Amino acid sequence: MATAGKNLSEYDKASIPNANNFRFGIVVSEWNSEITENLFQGAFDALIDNGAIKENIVRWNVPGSFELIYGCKKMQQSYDMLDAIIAVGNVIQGETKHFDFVCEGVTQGIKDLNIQSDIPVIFCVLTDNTKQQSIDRSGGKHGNKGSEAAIAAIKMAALRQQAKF
Ligand SMILES: Nc1c(NC[C@H](O)[C@H](O)[C@H](O)CO)[nH]c(=O)[nH]c1=O
Ligand SMILES: CC(=O)[C@@H](O)COP(=O)(O)O
Repeated sequence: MATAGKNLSEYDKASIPNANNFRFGIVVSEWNSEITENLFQGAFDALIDNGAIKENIVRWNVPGSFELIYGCKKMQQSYDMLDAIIAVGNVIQGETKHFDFVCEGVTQGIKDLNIQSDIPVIFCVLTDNTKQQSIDRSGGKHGNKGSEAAIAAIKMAALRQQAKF
């Protein structure tokens, strides 16, 4: 189902583990900050709404979405007690193919981090044709991708915890 058919902010709390024992990292791209700040807030609020403690959430900023790869890698290395990391970015199509290379690079880089490290990295990167599409998915008519990413982070943290035993 496309995003247009659902609200990214809606979730069933009864189906989500309590996050009170989990520690989260959030790496935020500064490119298109009017969008990424809304994505961050959506993620932060959803984590808190599901029991996370604000002192257990650490935030780093990076210049652009391509730097999310390095930022998340260093966060994995610096905070090995984290249960999940959320990579927050917004890439908007411009005049050239740069959009394609940034999106592909970030996608592959974050995929690699999930393979190479035991700390899951959640892909909260909007890759949109227009700014309006980004607005619609960062607290607009389609909800907030940050909320969706937070729920994924909680579920992956719980899966990782269960897998340890
Ligand atoms: N055009 C966008 C970028 N471009 C910048 C790259 O992410 C990167 O910071 C630069 O190439 C230096 O390595 N980044 C976004 O996050 N969003 C864009 O729309
Ligand atoms: C995704 C980008 O890097 C893009 O916004 C840059 O714009 P342009 O392709 O016009 O240089």
